[in-house]
Amino acid sequence: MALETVDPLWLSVSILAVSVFALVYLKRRRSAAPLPPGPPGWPIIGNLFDYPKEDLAKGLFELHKRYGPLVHLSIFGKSTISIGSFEAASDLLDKRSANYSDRPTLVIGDLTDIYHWNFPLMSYGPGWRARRRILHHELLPESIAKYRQYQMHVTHNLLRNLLASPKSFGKHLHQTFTAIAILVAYGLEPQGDDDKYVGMLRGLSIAADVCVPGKYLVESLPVLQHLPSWFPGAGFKQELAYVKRRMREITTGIWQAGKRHLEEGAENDSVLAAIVRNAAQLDPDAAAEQEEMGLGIATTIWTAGAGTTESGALVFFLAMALYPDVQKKAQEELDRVIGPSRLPDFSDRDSLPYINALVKEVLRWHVTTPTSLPHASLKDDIYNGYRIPAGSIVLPNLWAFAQDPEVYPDPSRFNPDRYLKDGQLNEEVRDPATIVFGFGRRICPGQHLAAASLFITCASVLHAFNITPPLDTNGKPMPMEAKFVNTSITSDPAKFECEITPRSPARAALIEQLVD
Ligand code: HEM
Repeated sequence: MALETVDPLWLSVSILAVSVFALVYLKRRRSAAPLPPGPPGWPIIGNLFDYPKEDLAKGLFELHKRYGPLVHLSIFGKSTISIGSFEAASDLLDKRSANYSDRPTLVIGDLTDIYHWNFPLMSYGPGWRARRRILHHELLPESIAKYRQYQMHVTHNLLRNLLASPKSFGKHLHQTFTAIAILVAYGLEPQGDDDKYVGMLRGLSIAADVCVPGKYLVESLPVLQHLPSWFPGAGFKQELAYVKRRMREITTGIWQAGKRHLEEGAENDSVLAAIVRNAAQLDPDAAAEQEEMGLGIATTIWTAGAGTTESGALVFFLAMALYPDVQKKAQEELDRVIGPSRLPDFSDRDSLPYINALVKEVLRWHVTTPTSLPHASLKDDIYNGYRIPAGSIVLPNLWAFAQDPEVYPDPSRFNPDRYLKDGQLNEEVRDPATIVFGFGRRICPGQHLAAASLFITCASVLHAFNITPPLDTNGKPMPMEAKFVNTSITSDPAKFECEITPRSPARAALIEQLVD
């Protein structure tokens, strides 16, 4: 039969029928695939009791030992997929990132408008993309050179503070990374711990308080959000409306302070300055939109960047007190390359392979965000014969990847030498940065800034000071061990003490002579 003699209606119907059949067949085949293995669970609540409460990463890793690289848990019918191997995380979150770059939706997040200043929690879509693009540009390896002046200045303050009151090193580190974040974000320099900008940003912690899982029933029963505020039991709506107002006041207040500072002639290289300069080229509507995004982006630098880097610096102090041999090797390299008469700066970075390896080991030895920020999937997917339902929460176990003995032999030992070959960085060893900063389109945009801050902190502190375990009343070193405290997202060193002493009077004098 010649094609021109075929009835077009018949042809259309046939194509439609074949397509419908193919779709139904594919859908059946997809839903026929089993879910990844996991503990059996109970009716309705599912795996509520199997979900690790204390240490999420280690608890999930125990399940991986029993069930393999993908584990499925269901809680009230919602799927969570835990990923226990680096390869599976890379296959799903990097290679299929168009499907795995969403975040779980928080009803509380919508009610408090948390996303206007916290885009890491935002769903995958145009709003997230626009913010991400701006921040990504400001944090590219070639863009962050402009922040070195801030990092140097703040690190020199840290050295001065350590010299003056070494016992308060925790407080000094907190000030250091808060200051870097506020300078990079707003161009404002915080003046100590009771600084008004620091106080304002701390006010944002009310958001963390309302997001505590289980605090509000509306998170599990979203229909409650439609109750009018006066309805009995709907008092939470007024509470959340207050939080929304307060957060808007804080984020706008500090953004306006940064703008005033700039308008008063304080030219600076902050992200705020870049956004304001760019907005000045746009029409009024587009400029207003740009600034609305800007105030969230700037706040995010502090919320996502200050505590995480501070935690890395605490890990460094802890590791140095526990591993004197590593400290000695690092100091030998610093003495050889920099010499006794000056402090390190960024131009030394490429000449200090051991210090660079040490920073990598700081990031790997203790992972600050052990299960990353949760990703979420957009569509049904099949991986290695298993079905990953649309809307699953997906947790890559960064802690397990960083502790894999096949990749990092004797993983609990702090050993920068694992990254070195013939005195240079060995490209064949997996760089912990490919693990600890997450995956795919959601990968941490601040990773280069964080690594640079840790480099200058570690190099400067080790060039000037010795870090040793605390002494008892008889002046004898006390036993120390590495302990950590976990929240649902982060893991930080538990409070610890150590002795921090200048390596020599001449090194102390180098700090006293600093002029910035
Ligand atoms: C040692 C320090 C840091 C660590 C370990 C760290 C780790 C992470 C991780 C694991 C994620 C989640 C990635 C994913 O979802 O796959 C993340 C996201 C993020 N980080 Fe970092 N981070 C650090 C420092 C910073 C800094 C200094 C900044 C900003 C200046 C920053 C900004 C962000 C932002 C904005 C996101 C959300 C990205 C998105 O959702 O698109 N981080 N970080």
